Amino acid sequence: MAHSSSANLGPGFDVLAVAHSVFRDEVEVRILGEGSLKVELAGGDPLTNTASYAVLKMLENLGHKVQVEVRVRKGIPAGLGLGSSGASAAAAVAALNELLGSGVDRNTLVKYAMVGEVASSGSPHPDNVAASVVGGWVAVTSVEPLKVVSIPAPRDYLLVLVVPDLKLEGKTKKAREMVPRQISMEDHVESTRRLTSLLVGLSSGNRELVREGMRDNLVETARLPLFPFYPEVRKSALERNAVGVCVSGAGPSVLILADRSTDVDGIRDDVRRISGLRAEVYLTEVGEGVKVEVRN
Ligand SMILES: Nc1ncnc2c1ncn2[C@@H]1O[C@H](COP(=O)(O)OP(=O)(O)OP(=O)(O)O)[C@@H](O)[C@H]1O
Ligand SMILES: N[C@@H](CCO)C(=O)O
Repeated sequence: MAHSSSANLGPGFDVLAVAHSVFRDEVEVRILGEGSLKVELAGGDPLTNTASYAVLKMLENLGHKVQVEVRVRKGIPAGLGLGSSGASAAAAVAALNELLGSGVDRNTLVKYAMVGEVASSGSPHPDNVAASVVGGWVAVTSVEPLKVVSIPAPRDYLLVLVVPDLKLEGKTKKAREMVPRQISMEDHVESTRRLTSLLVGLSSGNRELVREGMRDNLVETARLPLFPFYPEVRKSALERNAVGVCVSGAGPSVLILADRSTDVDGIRDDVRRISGLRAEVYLTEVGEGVKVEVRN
């Protein structure tokens, strides 16, 4: 089992993410035989699903000649910025690790899971899978070698997810093509300021620093055509005393960080009134890392 997640958190594109317990995927991996390498996906093409693709690449890397069947039970709506593709990959590699008794560490699990993302968005971004594997708030501080660190944050934060009723095939792939390839030194310094504020704010529980830091004018702004309602949702949430607001991953969902002084009901009311937006609003908590259950 692996939880859903929100990546980027504003200025942390491809680096930061947080798991949330509102949704979960379950992935079952069974060994069917030995002697040659084959991965089957129950009901689908193993090369186009992040779970089975991650399993295949992990088996190739470990040199195991086994036939396995992967079965994915989706609980996380796909294509909405909730880390759905990443959660399946995270759950799949954790299950395989347990099944084979490979004993790989969590950084290596994240490395295998991120490869699974190639099957969904064409690029192995590590942030969503890091949150689904490790749980909580995470930062991917290195890719070669893969290193994930947990970010301490106040435990009383609540997460509000505004999940639009929107379906855009290949959304993350399209969204990644919209990201600027070069930025100015001025933009780099401003983004570094925000990332610093966000990380110091989270780890020290400084609400104002988090609010200041959870902002992005680079990736979110470039992608705005995918979620034109975002500025209005952001404005409403901040007026209702949210701690911070950002696009959840590549969107279109919006992540709102809340605490006891945030008017969550007011946010729900405001979202209902935003023209052109039909969305569900979920109140949830920070999620745990991947869990594996052995069934004989
Ligand atoms: N196990 C899977 N779960 C969900 N989507 C999958 C999976 N395997 C492949 N996909 C493909 O990936 C697409 C969803 O991935 P995408 O990255 O666009 O969104 P997401 O993972 O739901 O959200 P995020 O923006 O947080 O990555 C689906 O449309 C589907 O075609
Ligand atoms: N960092 C990734 C997250 C996708 O959920 C992106 O924004 O493309």
